[in-house]
Amino acid sequence: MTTAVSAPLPQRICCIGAGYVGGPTMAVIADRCPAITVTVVDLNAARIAAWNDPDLSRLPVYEPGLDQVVGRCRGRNLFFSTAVEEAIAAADMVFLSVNTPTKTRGLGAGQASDLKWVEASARTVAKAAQGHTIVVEKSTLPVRTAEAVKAILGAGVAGKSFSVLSNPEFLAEGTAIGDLEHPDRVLIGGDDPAAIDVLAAVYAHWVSPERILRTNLWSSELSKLTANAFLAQRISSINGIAAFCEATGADVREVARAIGADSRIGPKFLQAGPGFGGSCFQKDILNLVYLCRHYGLEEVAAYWEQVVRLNTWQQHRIARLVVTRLFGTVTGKRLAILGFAFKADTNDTRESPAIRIARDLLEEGAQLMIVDPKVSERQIGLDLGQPAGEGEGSWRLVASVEAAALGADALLLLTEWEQFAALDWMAIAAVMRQPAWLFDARGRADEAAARAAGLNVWRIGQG
Ligand SMILES: NC(=O)c1ccc[n+]([C@@H]2O[C@H](COP(=O)([O-])OP(=O)(O)OC[C@H]3O[C@@H](n4cnc5c(N)ncnc54)[C@H](O)[C@@H]3O)[C@@H](O)[C@H]2O)c1
Ligand SMILES: O=c1ccn([C@@H]2O[C@H](COP(=O)(O)OP(=O)(O)O[C@H]3O[C@H](CO)[C@@H](O)[C@H](O)[C@H]3O)[C@@H](O)[C@H]2O)c(=O)[nH]1
Repeated sequence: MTTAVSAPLPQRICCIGAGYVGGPTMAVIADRCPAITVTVVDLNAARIAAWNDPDLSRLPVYEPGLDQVVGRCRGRNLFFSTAVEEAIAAADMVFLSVNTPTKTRGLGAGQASDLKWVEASARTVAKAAQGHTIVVEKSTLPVRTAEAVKAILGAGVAGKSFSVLSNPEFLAEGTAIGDLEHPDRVLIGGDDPAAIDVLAAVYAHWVSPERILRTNLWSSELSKLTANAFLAQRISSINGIAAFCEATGADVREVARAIGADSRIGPKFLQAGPGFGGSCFQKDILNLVYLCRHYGLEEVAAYWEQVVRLNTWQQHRIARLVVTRLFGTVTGKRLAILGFAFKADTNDTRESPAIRIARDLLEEGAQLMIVDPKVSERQIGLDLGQPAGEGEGSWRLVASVEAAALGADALLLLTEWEQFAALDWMAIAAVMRQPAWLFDARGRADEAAARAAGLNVWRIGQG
């Protein structure tokens, strides 16, 4: 399955989709392969303008280290453009890195992936490409999507030819640059060995050959869904055990340490929390569930579906227990929300557990004072379905934890931003309304200091 590489490099790469994956992935390819000209294209002109912003702190994606990589390559061999067809025509390799969210209507609504952006971009490639083009699926796709991509490309004009590869991306947000520069593995699926060699030669600039895995197309597509399903399953497993710990007097941190020491289980991805968020886990598992049902595998579908159900339950559970501890009502009460991004070190809020928890508390009439170092007020308004405001059932974005705590009955730690780990609990407790609570859904706060400052503390998974 591994590969040694000596194939020619592509000269020009075009990536369709300048999002969280397309932008950082292409920046790292351009950085590591100065001989290749990489153009990232998108229909979203505002996003492309932000990628071209001379002020590198204003790139549309926040990732530690990304500004430096873009700073080194942009204008040299890395370009961002809205001229989609022009960039495709010039390229000998085209990556499809467009969004593949869950369908919201029609057949498979709520579970199947919406492939309209993949289809549209494949059609544009069919129209604009010249000569022979290697088309690389970078988006996460249902197994056997390459069949559809090939059919669309195959219907093009004579004189053009295509090879289709699957090359799913495993980066996690917040650590994208490190993940891209030092990947556990690069996966390339395909049935054209020469095309696989060309793509492998790109990665071979910085990834050792034994980490470049070759499979058939369908194994590659399915490995991506499976990896995410396994990772998310670990989180739902530990979150379920966290609730059990709370009921029985055990402590999930101790349980996680004890089971993680077993080398067959391993210590990673055992951090109990408010449930997994992010644009991928839920969407990819639901897609797996949909496909299993499509192939008549009801028991397999139900098994994976439970991972998502438990995750949703965990988010509602946390909102419910906040209300219960605050004497059964939060109507008109101020609650400080520490963190809105789905994890630390990203400005991404897609499927963030903070959204469901905040919505539940707004429904109960709470006044939420939200603090997050990277998420904008506009984005929170979109996520919560209402603009910032005052009074019962309202929210505001504030600049500091101290400002959020002013007059609040409770703080909810929902994102594990580094700055929330070392707060001045004496100063915070002094401005809160007593009796005051810290609900630490990430298990990251200095619990002893918070208690010493007079706060009641609830920590995830602590019995
Ligand atoms: N976000 C992650 O951490 C991550 C990690 C691994 C894999 N993935 C997968 O990668 C894919 C992209 O994810 P993302 O987070 O970068 O999405 P995104 O929404 O941030 O970016 C997708 C971009 O594609 C553009 N686009 C859509 N159709 C287009 C078209 N026809 N022509 C030109 N541009 C078009 C959109 O305008 C958008 O800017 C998804 O399939 C996702 O599941 C995401
Ligand atoms: O022990 C853990 C680990 C993670 N999380 C949460 O799980 C979610 C996802 O975290 P993470 O996987 O680190 O970030 P993503 O950017 O969503 O990355 C996942 O999804 C990507 C998109 O498919 C894949 O490429 C990555 O390999 C996969 O880790 C976040 O809400 C985390 O807070 C926990 O609650 N406990």
